[in-house]
Amino acid sequence: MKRQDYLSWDEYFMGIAMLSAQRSKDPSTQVGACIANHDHKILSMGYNGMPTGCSDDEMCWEREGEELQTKYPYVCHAELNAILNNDGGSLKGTSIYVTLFPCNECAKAIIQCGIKEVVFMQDKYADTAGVIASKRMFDMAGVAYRQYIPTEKTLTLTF
Ligand SMILES: Nc1nc(=O)n([C@H]2C[C@H](O)[C@@H](COP(=O)(O)O)O2)cc1CO
Ligand SMILES: [Zn+2]
Repeated sequence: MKRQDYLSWDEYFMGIAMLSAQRSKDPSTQVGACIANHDHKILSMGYNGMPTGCSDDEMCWEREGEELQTKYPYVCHAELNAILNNDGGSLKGTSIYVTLFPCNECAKAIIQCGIKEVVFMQDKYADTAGVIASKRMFDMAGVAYRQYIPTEKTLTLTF
């Protein structure tokens, strides 16, 4: 009889997003994203970090203070990185698994590259204008979004 406790597709793709988030240097919020197509093939992944060539050690990771001394104008979001990390092929009709609901800027990129479904884990910024705008655009553009349903399965990775 086959193994019963294997990962479901949702667990697998969200698990990859969660693992990707562990690469983030952001001290407060680590976000991961994984893009998969209808054939259950993973096309790309990403996490929030500074643009290539902008040193993680030299950039600021602050949340508050003078704007140019915070991370916000510089950091590249997990979803945008996943879209940009994709190696050339089309993302039309794919699903993006994200550990945090996309902001309005990433929502625009998600829509424009033809991603059709967003599966998210947390939605801690649901009350912000950015996320409200994201949902408004997803609704208008026909991008479905659903919250990942936790299965309480625990996986221990020993590196
Ligand atoms: N969907 C998202 N994807 C992301 O990659 N991010 C990144 C940008 C920052 O590096 C961090 C949020 O920092 P904070 O404001 O929670 O300290 O997460 C943020 C959001 C929220 O919209
Ligand atoms: Zn974003």
